[in-house]
Amino acid sequence: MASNGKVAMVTGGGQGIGEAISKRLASDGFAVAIADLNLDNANKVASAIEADGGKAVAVKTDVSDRDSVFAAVKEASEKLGGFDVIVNNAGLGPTTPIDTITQEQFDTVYHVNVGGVLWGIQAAHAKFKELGHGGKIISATSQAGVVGNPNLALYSGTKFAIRGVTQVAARDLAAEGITVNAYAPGIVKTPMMFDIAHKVGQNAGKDDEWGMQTFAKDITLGRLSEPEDVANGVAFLAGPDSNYITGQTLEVDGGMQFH
Ligand SMILES: NC(=O)C1=CN([C@@H]2O[C@H](COP(=O)(O)OP(=O)(O)OC[C@H]3O[C@@H](n4cnc5c(N)ncnc54)[C@H](O)[C@@H]3O)[C@@H](O)[C@H]2O)C=CC1
Ligand SMILES: CC(=O)C(C)=O
Repeated sequence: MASNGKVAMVTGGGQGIGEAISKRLASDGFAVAIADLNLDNANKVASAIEADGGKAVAVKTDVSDRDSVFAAVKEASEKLGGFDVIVNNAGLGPTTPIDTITQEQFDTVYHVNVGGVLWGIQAAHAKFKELGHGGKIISATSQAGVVGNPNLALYSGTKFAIRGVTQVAARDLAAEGITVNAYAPGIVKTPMMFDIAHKVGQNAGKDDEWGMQTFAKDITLGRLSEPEDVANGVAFLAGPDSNYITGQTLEVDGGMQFH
């Protein structure tokens, strides 16, 4: 893999969509820091990238903790020799019918999903300033952050919030050569989505596959998303072809919003 001289950090890079993004950015020439709460998984992804000829490090990070995110950015830039792109991908997606949401769930999910993006923006901005250049900030929202999804009240709220924070940060940081965008996956075959589908299936007395296909029926392109479909969109947002795009949400959902 030929280096492009740039460094990217992907939160939640240890599995699912984040794993696919980490591997795709590495194949595009980025040195990649895989920042995840699960260090074992992050190490596995980093090792796979290195075995393929790329450059990667695993960094244990809790995105809900501001200090942890700042420490991860510091470690990534020191070990990989720079810092150009952050992908705030880590998120939690519990199924929460509106009347069942607890105080504890609210605190956890907002701290990880919204806090994680906010701390990622702050830490990347501070590092870009220190290094004296701009950069790219990219965050995971969701199809459920564009249109409200049944039984995902808590999750949907956080994903709408991420689009709001993205639009504000794009305006606040533009003068420093920083672009800020989001990506909205649809129904992606990852552990998070199988967990959601399992509950949908159980509630209807059916199996996980039925739950997954229930979500899939609204996909214009007629198939569920692979994590790599989302990684392709993020690669565009991380690369030079998106230099004149900021404050946007790229919907990588097979056409769910206009169905
Ligand atoms: N799977 C799907 O269909 C969709 C997913 N998304 C979003 O894409 C992103 C990735 O989703 P998936 O790959 O499906 O999730 P996943 O649950 O399969 O993987 C999430 C990763 O984030 C890590 N993580 C969780 N909490 C963390 C924390 N506090 N600090 C650091 N790392 C943490 C986990 O260890 C795991 O490696 C999430 O933000 C999710 O909301 C959006 C739309 C659809
Ligand atoms: C997990 C997710 O983002 C959904 C179902 O839209």
